[in-house]
Amino acid sequence: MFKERELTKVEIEKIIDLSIKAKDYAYCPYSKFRVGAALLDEKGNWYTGVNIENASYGGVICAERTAFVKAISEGQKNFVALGVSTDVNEFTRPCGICRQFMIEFGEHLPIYLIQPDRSYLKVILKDLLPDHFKLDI
Ligand SMILES: O=c1ccn([C@H]2C[C@H](O)[C@@H](CO)O2)c(=O)[nH]1
Ligand SMILES: [Zn+2]
Repeated sequence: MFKERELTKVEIEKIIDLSIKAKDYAYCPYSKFRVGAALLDEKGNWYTGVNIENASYGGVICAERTAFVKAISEGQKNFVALGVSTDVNEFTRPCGICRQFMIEFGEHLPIYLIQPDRSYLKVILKDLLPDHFKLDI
């Protein structure tokens, strides 16, 4: 689950650095739209992610989910913040699939939407996906 705390100034610089740098590894020959993500867990571990496309278009995985999959598959489920970076001069929001995927691990997760000039907008996941689907079992 989400561990609520503010990022330090150093962590904000790092989430910007890592998510921008991660874009270099994006595999997006079809859309040419590079996305990089950086995810910080409660223990101070950082996980980066990129979008990975496929000739079978439905197989595309976004940068956000790549980062989450890396962390969760290594035993981390408690996250502090996510950064998302693209090459366009706008604050690109995570897609609907990623919103639903991520909210499972904490609806208060802060997401830093980062532009190429390093400016950012912080949004909270639940504000991007109000009244989300949950399974009460
Ligand atoms: O938040 C987003 C939005 C899109 N993409 C990817 C999916 C696809 O590879 C490309 C264009 O949609 O961008 C992400 O990784 N994250
Ligand atoms: Zn997505």
